[in-house]
Formats: sequence, C-alpha cells, structure tokens
Amino acid sequence: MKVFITREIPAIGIEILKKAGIEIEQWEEKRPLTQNELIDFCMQSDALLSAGYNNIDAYFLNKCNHLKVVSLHSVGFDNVDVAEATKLKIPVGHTPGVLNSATADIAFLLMIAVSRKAFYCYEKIKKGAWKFFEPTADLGIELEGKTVGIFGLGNIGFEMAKRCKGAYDMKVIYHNRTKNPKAEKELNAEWVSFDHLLERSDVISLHSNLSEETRGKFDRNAFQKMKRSCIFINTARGAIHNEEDLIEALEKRIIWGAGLDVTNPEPMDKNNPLLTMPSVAVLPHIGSATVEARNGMARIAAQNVIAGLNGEKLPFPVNPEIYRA
Ligand SMILES: NC(=O)C1=CN([C@@H]2O[C@H](COP(=O)(O)OP(=O)(O)OC[C@H]3O[C@@H](n4cnc5c(N)ncnc54)[C@H](O)[C@@H]3O)[C@@H](O)[C@H]2O)C=CC1
Ligand SMILES: O=C(O)C(=O)CO
Repeated sequence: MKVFITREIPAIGIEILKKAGIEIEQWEEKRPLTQNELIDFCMQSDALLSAGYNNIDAYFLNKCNHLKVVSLHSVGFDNVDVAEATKLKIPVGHTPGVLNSATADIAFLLMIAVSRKAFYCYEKIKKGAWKFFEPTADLGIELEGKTVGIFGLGNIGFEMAKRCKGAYDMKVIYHNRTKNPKAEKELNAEWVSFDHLLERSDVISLHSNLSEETRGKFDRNAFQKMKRSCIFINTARGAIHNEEDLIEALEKRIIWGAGLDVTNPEPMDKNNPLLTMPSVAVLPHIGSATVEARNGMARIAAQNVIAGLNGEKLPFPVNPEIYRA
C-alpha cells in the first residue's frame, strides 16, 4: 500500500506510516503541486495525505476514485468537495482537537496586538520613526470587561472565549448553528442572533468553517452593523470576510481594527493596504504552527491514512455517513 504526501510533515507522521509498513512518496519541491501533478502522483498511490490545501474537487475525486482515503493535515476541509467524496464512498479524514489551543492563542494574540496597535508600533521603531514619548499618539483601547462575540463556537471558538473570559473577564456572546451548553455553563456564554452579535460585540472573532453559508458573510452590510470601536479577528478562513469591504470599513473608520491570520488569497500581496494600517495586524496563517499542534496533526493524519488503507472507519472522519447502511 502506498500513500502520496503533498508536503513535508512532522517526522512523527512518517514514523507511524513506516511502522505500519506503508510505502511513502512525498512531494519534495517548495512550490505547490498543480492539480495535474497531484492526479499523476495519486494514480500511483492508494491514499492521499494532503498537507497543503490542495484542490480536492469533484474533477480530482472522479479521476482518483480508486483512493481508499483522503487524509487532510488540517481540521478545515473547505478545499475538499466532501459531498462528491461521499458519493464516491471515499473517506475523508481531518485533524480536530489537537490545534485548539495553538489557534486560539493566535486569535487572542491578534486581539491584543490590534487593541494596542502593536504591529504598527513595531514597524515604526524599525523605520526610525520613534522620536520621543507622545502622550496622545498610538492610543489603543482596553479589553477588560468588554464583550467578545464568537462566530462559530466549536472547538477553537471555545478556547478563544475561555481566554477572553479568563484574562479580561469579557462577556461572551456567540452565534453558532446550535447552542453550546458547555460554553453556556462554564463561561456564562449567551447565544445571540447574527445581527445581535454584530451590534453588541466589542471584539468579533471568527471560528466557523468556510462553507457556502459562511463565504463572504462578513461584508459591507455586516461591518456597518458593528460598533465603530469594534475589533474584527479572523483566524478561520480568509474567504469568510470580504477583503474589499473590510478595507473600506477600516479606511472609513466604520470599525476600529482588524487582526487576520487568514486572508484571501494566501499569501497576501505585500502591497496590500491592510499592511500599513495602524490598527491592523496580519499573520501568515500560523494558527496551528506550534510543535505540539503540528505533531498532533501529523499523528492523526497518519492514523487516518492507516485506517483508510485497512478499510476501517477513520478515527477522525469528515464524512462518517459513508459508514452507515
Ligand atoms: N488559522 C489557522 O491556522 C487555523 C484555522 N482553522 C479554521 O478554524 C475552523 C474551525 O475549527 P474548529 O473549531 O476545529 O471547528 P469546529 O467544527 O469545532 O467549530 C466550527 C463551528 O462553526 C459553526 N458553524 C459552521 N457554520 C456556521 C454558520 N453558518 N453559522 C454559525 N455557526 C457555524 C459550527 O456549528 C461549529 O460549532 C476550521 O474549519 C478552519 O477553517 C483551524 C485550525 C487552524
Ligand atoms: O487546520 C487547519 O484548518 C488550518 O488552517 C491549519 O492548521
């Protein structure tokens, strides 16, 4: 049995696969594979371990419908046509849980960085523009006792809410498809409608999946409903907000600031106007970039491959319905 891996992953994942006697072929180049290259490699393999947001669409899946498993080295699965995989009975695996703390830390870091214009002030020093102490310059806003609105209160959203509550005694409100009893009990979190989330939050932090329902949901209309002092944080997926509308909202001071770990497209162009705005902080999609999280992801991704190749239920399937009936 052979697995094709689309980018270097932590050694623990390779060790687990080797121990299970699985042959490994890995993409060695730094550039991302084209879809045709991906198809060519997968034609020679029984499983795919996708570690670089490859486009796993209906075309790919139908070409490679012999695959016994598509294992993602990520929790997000918006790069996969899951409905088509399910139709073709190809199990898709992902890596939930192990990256909750790492990703919530980045959301929390961005929130504080934006509230105090930290990235902008750092750039100021590097440019030699720090001349003297100015009592009215670079003023931020404080977070203590403010309201954080979580959009998508699942695993990572819960960890972000916990940090906000614990560090700043923030009031937690959230908008999610379903209510989250654990967050309501432990964090006194309150479910609110989408409009109330926009209107009441001092900080809005996105933690939902990217889907056709959430694509572009944070647009001009949404920004206009937010407080003028609102800080907008996105560590979920860049396509959940409309970038043009976000730039406009910041330029016209409709909202106060924004912190992004994810952009659309990625990488962000170095001349993007967001990169020079005082109350904006941008990071290059490093939410899960800790040793602990990445090792956990590699381990789970390898375990999903092994289960798929053995014809067993994946430990962490995205489409568990293929095992029913
Ligand atoms: N920046 C980074 O490096 C990382 C980004 N992510 C992103 O974070 C997302 C969330 O990850 P988890 O918390 O593990 O997933 P999760 O499945 O535990 O939580 C997602 C939550 O969003 C909710 N949701 C989905 N669509 C919604 C809608 N239309 N309206 C309201 N709520 C909705 C779901 O009900 C669920 O509670 C991933 O899908 C991924 O895109 C994940 C890890 C790292
Ligand atoms: O897991 C994900 O979905 C990421 O974005 C990176 O870990």
